[in-house]
Amino acid sequence: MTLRAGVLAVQGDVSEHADAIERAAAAHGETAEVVEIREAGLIPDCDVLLLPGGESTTISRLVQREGIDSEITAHVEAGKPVLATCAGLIVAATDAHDDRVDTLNVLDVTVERNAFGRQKDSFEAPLDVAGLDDPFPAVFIRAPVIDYVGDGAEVLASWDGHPVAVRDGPVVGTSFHPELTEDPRIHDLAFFDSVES
Ligand SMILES: NC(=O)CC[C@H](N)C(=O)O
Repeated sequence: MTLRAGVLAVQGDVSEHADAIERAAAAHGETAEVVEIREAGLIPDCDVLLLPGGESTTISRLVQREGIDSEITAHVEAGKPVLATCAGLIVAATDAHDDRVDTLNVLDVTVERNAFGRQKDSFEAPLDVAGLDDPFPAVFIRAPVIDYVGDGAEVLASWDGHPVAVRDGPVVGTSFHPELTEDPRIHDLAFFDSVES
C-alpha cells in the first residue's frame, strides 16, 4: 500500500522527516506519499501525521489560525498514528506551562520548554527505546523535558531521569529529533507498529 503521510510544514525538518518516512515504508515493502500540511482540508485524507520541531509558539499559532487543530484532534480520535517531535511534542501535550502555546491535548503528558539545561542545549545520546533492539542515536536541540506522564501514556525511553519518548494510543512523542539521523526506526515504531497494511 501507499502510506499517505501528512507533515505539518509550518517550519521544521520537513524533507528530513519525509526521507525517514519513505525509508521506514520501504523497510515494509511499501511506499509513502508525503503531503505538506499548511492549511486545513488535507489531514482527513492522511493515514499518518507528523508534527515536527521548530518553535512551538509559532506552530501553535498557525495550527489554531488555519483551523488545523480540530483536524489533528479528529485524526487522533480516529485512532490514526501521529509522531510528534520536539516542538511538535510540546504542541501535542496537555500543557506546556506557557500561555503562548495552546496545546492540542492529544498526548497525556505535560512539558517544560527548553528545560534540558543551557550546557545541554544540543546534544546527542544513545537512547534505549522500548521495542528497539539497539540504542537509537537521539539528537536533542533545545529540547523540552516531559515533567508529568498521565495514566494514558507509556514511557518508551528516558534520558537523565526524564522521559524523552512516550506513547499515548496512536500518538508517539519524542523530545529529540529522530529525523536528524539516517535511522528510521522511530518513524517505523510510530507509524508501522500500529498501521494495518
Ligand atoms: N528543536 C525544537 O523543536 C525546539 C523546541 C523549542 N525550543 C520550543 O520550545 O518550541
